[in-house]
Amino acid sequence: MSLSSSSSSPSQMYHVPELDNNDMDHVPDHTFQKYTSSNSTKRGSTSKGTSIVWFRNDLRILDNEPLYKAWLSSQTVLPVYCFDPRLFATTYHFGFPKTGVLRAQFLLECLADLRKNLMKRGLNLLILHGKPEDIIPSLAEAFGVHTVYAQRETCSEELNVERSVITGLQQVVIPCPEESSTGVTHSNDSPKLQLIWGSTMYHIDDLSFDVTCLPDVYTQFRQCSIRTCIKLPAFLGPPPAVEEWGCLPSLEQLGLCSQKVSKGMKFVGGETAALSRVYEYFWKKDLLKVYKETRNGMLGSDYSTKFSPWLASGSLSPRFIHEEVKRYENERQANSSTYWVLFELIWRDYFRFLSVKYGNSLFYIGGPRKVQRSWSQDQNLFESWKDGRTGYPLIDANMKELSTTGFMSNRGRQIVCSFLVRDMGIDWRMGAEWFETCLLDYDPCSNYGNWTYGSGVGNDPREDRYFSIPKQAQTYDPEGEYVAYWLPQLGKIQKDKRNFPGNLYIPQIVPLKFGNTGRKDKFSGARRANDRVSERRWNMR
Ligand SMILES: Cc1cc2nc3c(=O)[nH]c(=O)nc-3n(C[C@H](O)[C@H](O)[C@H](O)COP(=O)(O)OP(=O)(O)OC[C@H]3O[C@@H](n4cnc5c(N)ncnc54)[C@H](O)[C@@H]3O)c2cc1C
Repeated sequence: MSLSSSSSSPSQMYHVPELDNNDMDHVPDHTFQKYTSSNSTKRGSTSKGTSIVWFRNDLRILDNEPLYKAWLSSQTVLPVYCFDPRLFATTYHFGFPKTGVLRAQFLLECLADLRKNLMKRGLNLLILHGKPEDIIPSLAEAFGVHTVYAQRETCSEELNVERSVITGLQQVVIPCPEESSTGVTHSNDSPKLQLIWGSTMYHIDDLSFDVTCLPDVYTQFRQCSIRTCIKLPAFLGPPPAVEEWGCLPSLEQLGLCSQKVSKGMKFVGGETAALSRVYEYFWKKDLLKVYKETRNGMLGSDYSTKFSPWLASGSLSPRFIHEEVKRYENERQANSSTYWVLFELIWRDYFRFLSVKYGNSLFYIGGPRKVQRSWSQDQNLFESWKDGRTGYPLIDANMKELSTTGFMSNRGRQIVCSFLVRDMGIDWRMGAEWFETCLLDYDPCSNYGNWTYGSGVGNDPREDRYFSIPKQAQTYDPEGEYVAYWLPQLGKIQKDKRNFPGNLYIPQIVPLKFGNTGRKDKFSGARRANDRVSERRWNMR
């Protein structure tokens, strides 16, 4: 993974070393070997024909059950990825780009890495452009495929695609190979889509209750056994004869303009970089032992794991992280930090299961509880938030980080969410859709789950928290380092001995009506206090 920081002051305070190439090469190979089954002759005796692995948000080899099942049940495996144009269209309500340029770049890196790793195992990745419901059935027909394996998704857009693929496959008729070759009986069949659960640490089938009975309070959830990672054989080939495996598109072909990450953390997509990050965070830098104390940080690469972009694309298996935590506990130490990383991963599972329980209501303005509240959709206010020019250093710094890197800390996300919905009174879905555009780790369940919580319309009525911006700044950025890193113009003003923050920091937003939150007074109070905090901080320099 490469991490970069700007050369101009005050970026020195954000010094993050680059992971050297030896680590990049060594760690994954070692890990891959550990998770490679030595018994590669175990392919089922009933395996037949060709099967397709339709890669979606499971862009990895390690612990990939659809890939394993496809290999087990067929003579040849055809791995496919479809560049679905709908992923590069616009968001549902507010027309933002559905996939921002940084996540698109991350995705391209994931796919390049997946192809490389598949080739190491004797396969390849067929890359095609179009809707899966058009591509998958015609491939199934062309290759006489009996089964298409894919990871199961839970949200409506993905479920609609699954349904369309199933309908498309039903139109395809594949002659049954054994019977047609004997010529005795001839039966025809349509290829099946086999969807496999694989995105969470807890398997949905291992929950001790039906997912529709998921508790609405997170602390009442948890306690479930975790399956071990699936080992795949070293050799998965040979692939079927394919004339042209297809190229990765450029960003321009996806309708996007490339954007360099000029400062902050630069994430590299793909399983290789994901495994390197696990190695770096757990073993090389030994950061796992202090995770609980550092996890609320905002500045730098090391305060939290930063696993989320790889988890969201499926380049990293949560069960693999679980196994590494357990290994760490055996080989180094078990403490509240090792417990807490798994606790956070269970939050991620919880939001995924909630999406099954609550379906589309996760995306509705009233959320799962159908809360009646009026929201503003004021464009000026929203844009000041989105572009990081509200006048509140902590908010603006976080929003700048998001647009520059595609990442924001969990602390930052909670703060900017609270500010948008409670101080500005803006429709929470505008914030959620903007996050959908920008986040490298965008995942509908975690994103909309957290936004419904943050805006008080989530399933748990007790989760209705207001974040006081000055208090958050004092607690989590007491020296103003984070703000200074992302808003260096404040530092320049200080140097010019101009009156900070008065000149630049006249809040550019005009408070509208905050009747819906009932927090009008708090807002103006918060603004004054925030300015005072900033002033004090800057005078200290
Ligand atoms: C408004 C809002 C929107 C969010 N949108 C997303 C999103 O689209 N995708 C996403 O992965 N996370 C989302 N989160 C959750 C959380 O902010 C990120 O998962 C976390 O910041 C990622 O950094 P990390 O990997 O260093 O986390 P760590 O602190 O190292 O945690 C380890 C892992 O636990 C999981 N996790 C931690 N906190 C949460 C949480 N609150 N909800 C769900 N999973 C969690 C993540 O997979 C994370 O990688 C959102 C949070 C908020 C408040």
